[in-house]
Amino acid sequence: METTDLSTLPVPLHPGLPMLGNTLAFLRNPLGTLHTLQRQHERLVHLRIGGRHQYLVLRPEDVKHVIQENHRNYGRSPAFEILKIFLGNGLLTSDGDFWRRQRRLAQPAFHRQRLAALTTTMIAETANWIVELKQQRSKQPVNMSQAFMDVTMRIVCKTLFGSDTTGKLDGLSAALDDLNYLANKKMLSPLRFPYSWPTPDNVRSKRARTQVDTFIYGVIEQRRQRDEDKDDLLGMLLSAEDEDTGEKMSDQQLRDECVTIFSAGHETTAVSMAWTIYLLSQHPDVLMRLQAESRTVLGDAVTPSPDLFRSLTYTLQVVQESLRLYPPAWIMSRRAHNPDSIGPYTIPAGDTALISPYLLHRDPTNWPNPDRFDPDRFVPGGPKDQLHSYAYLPFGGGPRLCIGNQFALMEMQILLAMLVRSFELKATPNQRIIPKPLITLRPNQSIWIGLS
Ligand code: HEM
Repeated sequence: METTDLSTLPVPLHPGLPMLGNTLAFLRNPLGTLHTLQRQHERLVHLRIGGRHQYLVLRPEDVKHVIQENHRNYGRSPAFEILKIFLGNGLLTSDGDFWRRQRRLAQPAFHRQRLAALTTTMIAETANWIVELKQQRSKQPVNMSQAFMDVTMRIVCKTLFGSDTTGKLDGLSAALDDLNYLANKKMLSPLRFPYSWPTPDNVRSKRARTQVDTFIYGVIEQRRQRDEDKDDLLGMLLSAEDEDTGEKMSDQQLRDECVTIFSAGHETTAVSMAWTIYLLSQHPDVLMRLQAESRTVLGDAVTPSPDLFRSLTYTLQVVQESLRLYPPAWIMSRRAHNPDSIGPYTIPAGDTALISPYLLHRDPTNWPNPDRFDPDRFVPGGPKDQLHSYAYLPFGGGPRLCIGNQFALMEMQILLAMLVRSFELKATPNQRIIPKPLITLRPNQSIWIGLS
């Protein structure tokens, strides 16, 4: 009797154009193309994008296999090489043993107990921001996309560098913003001039880089000279020590991790907040429940005690549901070092596995009425808890799970609860907002909201 080697079944190939494969479909309408792939394929689909073979993984259990169970077989995809020019060799861009060591060193800075100190900074910065919003308050709607970019920028700078930003925050923010913007632009552009060429963007990004580096190296030097031990993220990274070797991070590594934390943590959180406030403006019933919770739990104190935020259960559900519908990291990629079996199929060595949190979060087999905004999906013990753990992964999973996930959830709860406690929100009529998938999943235009 003949036997079939199941692991050699060809992965279904999605039809595309000669030479270009599926590149144009992805460039023109990435989210629509993802939905089509989900409707037409079951487990794995072979795509040809940008001259590369890429395999979209559709089932949560297979996603778990790629990013957790067999994670050692996968590395960063080539796109991360571009980010390295700007971020250096930090947690986001590095791989292998170097990444493992850095992750071990950085992890304690994000532990729950350490988060408490950072939470105090988040609350204080949010309180200042609310005062400013109140001063600006007029009959005109406020550009909340910009407002969230501003406040998350201040929060990330203050939690990283603490009081060392005093008097320097504006210049540092502008330089970091420039560096991040130009890195993203280069990642998305089909036309990439070498970094050594003096194009206007290259000149601008080098200037921003010099400014950022001068600031960070200056703070590191000062802290080392004075033997200062501070409670901010940089302080925690400075004192981090390898358990086995006693080694600490070099100045260069510290710089790379600071810029990485800024880049990975700033825009993702700001964009998620913009989506959340947009969803609330469209769902007054949810907004009312949220306001009731924040007013009851937080009371009137200008800077509520950090412990109170842990009782904001409905606020957390709203944040989780918003991250389900609009996960900023809408697609992730991994490059296979060796061939990998996924059920009866094989992902060949050197090719890329694609994972789309956006698609997994809207899979109708797991999420009834997937496009509906319903925070009760996340009620403890409710529908979400019955699903496969990889059916919901706004922060990724496995060993490369977002290191800032607790930080981000806490920051979003603080911003949201303190905002809705202080204002009535009014949607701007006829704003048709749709997702625009760039490096993060942004709203296609700024979200304007009336605050009264
Ligand atoms: C809503 C906000 C955020 C979202 C949705 C998000 C999402 C993610 C995702 C999906 C990954 C994994 C990428 C992959 O596996 O390829 C990741 C990694 C990472 N995130 Fe976040 N993130 C957020 C906020 C933050 C914050 C606030 C920080 C820091 C304060 C941060 C720092 C990082 C770092 C350093 C990594 C790389 C970790 C590693 O590979 O070891 N993120 N993030």
